[in-house]
Amino acid sequence: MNKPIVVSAKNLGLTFPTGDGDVIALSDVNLDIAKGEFVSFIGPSGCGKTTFLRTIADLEQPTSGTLTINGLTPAEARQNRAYGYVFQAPALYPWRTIAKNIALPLEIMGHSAAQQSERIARTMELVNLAGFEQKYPWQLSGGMQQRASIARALAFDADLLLMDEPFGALDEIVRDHLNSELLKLWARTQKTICFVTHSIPEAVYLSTKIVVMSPRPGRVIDVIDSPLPHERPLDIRETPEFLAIAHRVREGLRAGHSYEE
Ligand SMILES: Nc1ncnc2c1ncn2[C@@H]1O[C@H](COP(=O)(O)OP(=O)(O)OP(=O)(O)O)[C@@H](O)[C@H]1O
Repeated sequence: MNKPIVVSAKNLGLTFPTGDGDVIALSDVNLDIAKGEFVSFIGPSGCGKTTFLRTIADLEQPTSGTLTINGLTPAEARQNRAYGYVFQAPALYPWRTIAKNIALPLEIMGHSAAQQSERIARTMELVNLAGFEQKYPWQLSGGMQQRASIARALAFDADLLLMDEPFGALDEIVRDHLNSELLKLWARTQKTICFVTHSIPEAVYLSTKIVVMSPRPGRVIDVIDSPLPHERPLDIRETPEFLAIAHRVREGLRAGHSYEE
């Protein structure tokens, strides 16, 4: 049975008019993301990865083509709270405890205090931060702060999670740990995840589908459906199957790279 399509881009284009002329951030992007997939977007700086996520989130408007989320326009999906968004930096309010940070969007949406506590407890548990509810962000490590940001994005319990390089600023050991935690969380929650990264091993380790992009204009140059099993111990990264996918991603990035600069 085919899984329903959550995100569908057809001939999607987005051009930013600037003082120096038009910047084509996305050009002719065609992509379907099915329910429950873990999709990574990889490519050099400026290839439109963030713009694509922001367009899904209705923070940017396409200039051509169509984009739907669960069959709805991005604006309708936004009203339906169809997704949670995790930014590059943790973006937690320093004057609020972790629990209060997670509660903020729920407060704004008018959830009752009881609903808020229940969601806070559940999401803190999901990201392995139970017990840290009353701490302030500065009392937590960078990795824990990023987990708290993920908890906040999960609090709405949306089926779609948009993650823009959430672990880019963390050291490799912490990142490895959070990668395997994220896979477990994905398996437990069955969410659809769109994940932006610059790291080939991270993209291959996490994804069921890898979207390789190239800049100027931002285009999709390869879409790789991963043959790796869903259960992935960290040492899967040393297997020939893993290295073969990493090789294909690297080749795609090399082919799309411009050496003009
Ligand atoms: N608001 C804007 N106005 C003008 N140009 C923009 C705007 N936002 C993004 N761009 C340009 O669009 C292109 C794509 O940017 P985007 O941030 O999506 O790239 P990216 O692949 O996410 O890069 P990075 O890996 O550095 O985050 C870049 O050339 C960028 O300079």
